[in-house]
Order: sequence, then structure tokens, then C-alpha cells
Amino acid sequence: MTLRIAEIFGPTIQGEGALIGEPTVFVRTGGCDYRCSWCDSLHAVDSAYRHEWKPMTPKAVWNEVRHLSGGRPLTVSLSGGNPAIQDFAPVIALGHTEGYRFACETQGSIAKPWFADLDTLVLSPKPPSSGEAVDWDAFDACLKAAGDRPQVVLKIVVFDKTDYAWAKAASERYPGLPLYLQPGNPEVDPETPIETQDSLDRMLWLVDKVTRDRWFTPRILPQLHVLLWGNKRGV
Ligand SMILES: C[S@@+](CC[C@H](N)C(=O)[O-])C[C@H]1O[C@@H](n2cnc3c(N)ncnc32)[C@H](O)[C@@H]1O
Ligand SMILES: Nc1nc2[nH]cc(C(=O)O)c2c(=O)[nH]1
Ligand code: SF4
Ligand SMILES: [Mg+2]
Repeated sequence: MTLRIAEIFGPTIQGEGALIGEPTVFVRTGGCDYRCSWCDSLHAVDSAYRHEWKPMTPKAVWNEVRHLSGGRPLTVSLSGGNPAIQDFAPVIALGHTEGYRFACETQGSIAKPWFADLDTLVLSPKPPSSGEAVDWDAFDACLKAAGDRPQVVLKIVVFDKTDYAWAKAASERYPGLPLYLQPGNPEVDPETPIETQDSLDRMLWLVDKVTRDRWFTPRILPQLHVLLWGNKRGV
């Protein structure tokens, strides 16, 4: 059995959501069942980049994570693409025996039994601006598959007023899940430098909306890695 891997990189810091700031190694899978209009990881989604994806055995994936982390346990972040297309049970089992922890980022469209082995499951349902529509039955199946072991959180990207209203309604379906909001980044070309002031303005807009509404449920965080490194890959 091999996994389709777009890139393995780090250690860096987790730039988004519940584990923001935590040192981590990323394992980014190739392939996604969605095509979000603003996806910042097209090199792991679009089959035009297929030639860059490598088939790797779970053992080879694990050896690379161990090498990058110097054999010191940390949280491994599984992302993509949609990592839930593939079977990460063997990688997670290898890592857990050595004291590593696992977080996974997925949109919640495909449930996998190995979600129950994770330490953190980040479910990131897609708002209207993405052009994708959430299948809430599939999303609920992800929650069910996760069970009690992992910490499960919601992370929603907000580009505009419509997304904001959608995020509010979506979070009301899941009052028990911690909610993280992050402003959308409209500039995702790795070659184009980001306008830092624009990123901060989008963050300010979101903070302003939430506080004016006296909506005290979400935590609002920027994409810290984007502020630090722009859209550079491998960070
Ligand atoms: C690239 S996705 C990969 C994992 C999975 N497919 C998903 O969407 O959750 C990782 C995270 O980046 C977020 N993201 C992607 N493009 C973005 C953008 N242009 N601005 C802000 N967040 C973005 C996604 O919503 C998701 O939370
Ligand atoms: N530093 C850093 N943090 C991240 N958080 C989520 C990422 C992703 O693309 O899944 C990401 C990423 O690519 N880099
Ligand atoms: S679900 Fe995630 S990886 Fe797939 S297209 Fe959307 S943002 Fe990109
Ligand atoms: Mg990213």
C-alpha cells in the first residue's frame, strides 16, 4: 500500500486554528474531492501537479517525518488536498508508538475510521465563496468516525458578509465544537508577494464584525504562516 504525497516539510509552526504557533511537521497529500475557488494549495489538488506527487509507503512517510523532526516527538499535521481520501492508520500507528501526536485538516466530506486515532481533527466546512456545497450528512459521519479520542474543532474561512452569516449558522449546528474563524486570503500565487496591510485589514474587518455582533463564540486568528512567509511553499 502506498500513499500519494505532495510534500512533507518542517519543522515549521502550525499557522492556523487551534494549534497555532505549535511546532509541527506537515504531511501534505495529493488529491482532493473539492475545487475551492480560492484554494491556497492547488499544487496538492490539481492533477496538473500529479507529476510532483510521490507514491510513498507508510514506513517511508514515517522515516521522513522522523528525519525532519530529529526523532523528537511533536505534532504531525496531515493536510492536503484531502488526506481523508487515503488511509493514514499505518502512519499514525507508527508515530504513536514513538510518542508523536497527529492532527488532521479536512473539509469533512469523507469519513475515515482512522479519524478515531487522531489527537486533533480540524473540520473545515467550506463557505459559499468557495463554490463548494457542504454535504452535512457526510460531515456528521466525520464527527461520528472521530468518536471521543481526538479534540475536534471547526475552522471556517470567511471572505465576505455571506460567508460570515454562513459561518454563524454552521457553528450553531455544532454548539459543542470550538470554533475558529480565519479571514480568507485572495492572493494564493506562490510567486506573488502578499500585501501585509491588506491581510491585516481583512483580519480587522472580521474582528470588527464579530465584536459588533457581540458574538463571543469564535476565536479569530490570521494565517500566521502567510503573515510570516507569504504564500511560499514548504513553510
Ligand atoms: C489547503 S486546506 C487542506 C485540507 C482540507 N482540504 C481542507 O480544506 O480543510 C487547509 C486549510 O487551508 C484553508 N484555506 C485554503 N485556501 C485558503 C485561502 N485562500 N485563505 C484562507 N484559508 C484557506 C482551508 O479552508 C483549510 O482550512
Ligand atoms: N505553517 C503552516 N500552517 C498551516 N496550517 C494549515 C496549513 C495547510 O495548508 O493545511 C498550513 C501550512 O501550509 N503551513
Ligand atoms: S477542500 Fe481544501 S485542499 Fe481541497 S480545494 Fe478546498 S481548500 Fe483546497
Ligand atoms: Mg495552507
